Amino acid sequence: MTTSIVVENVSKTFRYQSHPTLKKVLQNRLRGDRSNQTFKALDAVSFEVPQGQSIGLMGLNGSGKSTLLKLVSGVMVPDEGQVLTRGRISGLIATGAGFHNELSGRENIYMNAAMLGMTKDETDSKFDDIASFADVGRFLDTPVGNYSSGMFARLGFSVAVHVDCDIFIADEVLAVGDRPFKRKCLKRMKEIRESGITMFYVSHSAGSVKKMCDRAIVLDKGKVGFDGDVDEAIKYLHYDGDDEEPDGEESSEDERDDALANDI
Ligand SMILES: Nc1ncnc2c1ncn2[C@@H]1O[C@H](COP(=O)(O)OP(=O)(O)OP(=O)(O)O)[C@@H](O)[C@H]1O
Repeated sequence: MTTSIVVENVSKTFRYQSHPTLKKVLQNRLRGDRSNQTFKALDAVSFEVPQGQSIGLMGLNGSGKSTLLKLVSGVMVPDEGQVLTRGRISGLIATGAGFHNELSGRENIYMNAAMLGMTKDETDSKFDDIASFADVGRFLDTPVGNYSSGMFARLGFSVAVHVDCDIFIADEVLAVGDRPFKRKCLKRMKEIRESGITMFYVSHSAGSVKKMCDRAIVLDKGKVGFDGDVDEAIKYLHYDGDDEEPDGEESSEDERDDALANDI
């Protein structure tokens, strides 16, 4: 089977964006202590994904999911290790990333599509489908700076799902948009999955990961805590050794998303 993604011993370190007092900075320098200025958002992460597999990426807030997706999509480079991908990548990583507020929805569709590797002819032929999926109505020809956050998300997602790609990345698509739009997104992602495209799907909704994915990777403070069966991953997240399960409790919003995924 062809390998689609290789993530090999990848680490990413960030600097705390704090504003310490001059006294604190001098104290740290005198002690030669730089450890509290940086932290590893990803720490020696390794895995491989065969073409066509659908991976659910799970983990608590701040565990490194979005950072990992940025490395896979090439938006960011790792400090250590390497990420190899095969083919064209599309998806929604940061809602509205690359949109220009002063340009209309129509102009941004062309701009965004070009950024995702589509030619003008390709975009021309898919334009009606993209506009109809986004369903922003008469706002298509108004500047996106005046869009609501949901409308922004619709436009970005709509372009992303119409790109012919080999790897599709979806970060928290259920976090934006209203229920009819979420339903439409899940349906479209199911089609993408069934068409043999490799999918990386981040969600806090266990039900939707169950529905959409063949395998789950759980990040735990920047490390791979679990990699394997989706049900086992959900158990890992819910029962991490404590008797209580504060981390695993799903919000009612996540539960509604689970129910929505089950309808698709
Ligand atoms: N550009 C950056 N500069 C500094 N710190 C960053 C940067 N990007 C992410 N981080 C930090 O890295 C850690 C991992 O963030 P990331 O967004 O990858 O987590 P996540 O698992 O996607 O979280 P969530 O579920 O809340 O979306 C967090 O502590 C975050 O504050």
